[in-house]
Amino acid sequence: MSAATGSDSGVGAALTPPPDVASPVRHPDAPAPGTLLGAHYDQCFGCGEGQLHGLHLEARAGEGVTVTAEFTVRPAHQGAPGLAHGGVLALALDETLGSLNWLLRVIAVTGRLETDFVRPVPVGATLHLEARCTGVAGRKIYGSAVGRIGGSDGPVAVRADSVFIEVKLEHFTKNGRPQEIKAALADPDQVKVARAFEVNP
Ligand SMILES: CCCCC/C=C\C/C=C\C/C=C\C/C=C\CCCC(=O)SCCNC(=O)CCNC(=O)[C@H](O)C(C)(C)COP(=O)(O)OP(=O)(O)OC[C@H]1O[C@@H](n2cnc3c(N)ncnc32)[C@H](O)[C@@H]1OP(=O)(O)O
Repeated sequence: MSAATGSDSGVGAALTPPPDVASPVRHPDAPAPGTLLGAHYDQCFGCGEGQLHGLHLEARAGEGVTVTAEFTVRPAHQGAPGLAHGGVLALALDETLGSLNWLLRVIAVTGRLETDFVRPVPVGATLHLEARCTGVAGRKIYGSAVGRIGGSDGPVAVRADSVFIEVKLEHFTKNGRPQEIKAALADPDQVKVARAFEVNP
């Protein structure tokens, strides 16, 4: 058992899909290409409207199992003077990759995220992100994402590979702080999101 992780689960697992990986399948009820996906949780630091300094990332469904997203770097997101913090950029990639859940109609959490920081991203710049699911193996969902600056065909500033792990709704209800879980379950909009994933809270 690793002291750093508390578990050996998945540690050292490659980000490259195994040979028996299946092609991702777009769920028949997935939002149509071009549809704005909206926040999965109002208090999410990546996409929630309720987080003052959050990224307010807006993701749209693409073709197949792909999404596009935009995020404009604000002064609250700095790591060095006038530049976005790397952790914030990793979050933008993570959130975009997580939005693939909407197209698969599966609830999954990030297990592993490997990020390349290719170019500095200044405050005021808009990061144009694109994520695609590259395969599914059991509960493991593989993905890749890039973020470009200066437009959706601009130079790559960041990129990432990820493995998300499918979980049940209980992952949140059992592990989350009770007061937020209670509030989420009492919020009809949140219940609607959970229903979209065909789970019954
Ligand atoms: C009321 C609340 C409502 C909530 C909302 C409802 C619906 C909305 C849901 C989704 C919304 C849509 C979009 C979401 C957008 C963005 C999301 C942001 C994503 C995040 O920001 S999320 C936070 C960070 N994230 C975590 O907080 C995870 C902490 N962690 C754990 O909770 C466990 O660690 C877990 C569950 C990951 C695994 O635990 P486990 O016991 O279930 O899994 P187990 O060990 O059985 O492994 C099964 C197979 O996965 C492989 N595997 C396991 N771990 C791996 C790893 N790390 N890397 C590579 N592979 C790994 C194994 O190797 C094995 O593979 P194999 O099958 O081949 O053996």
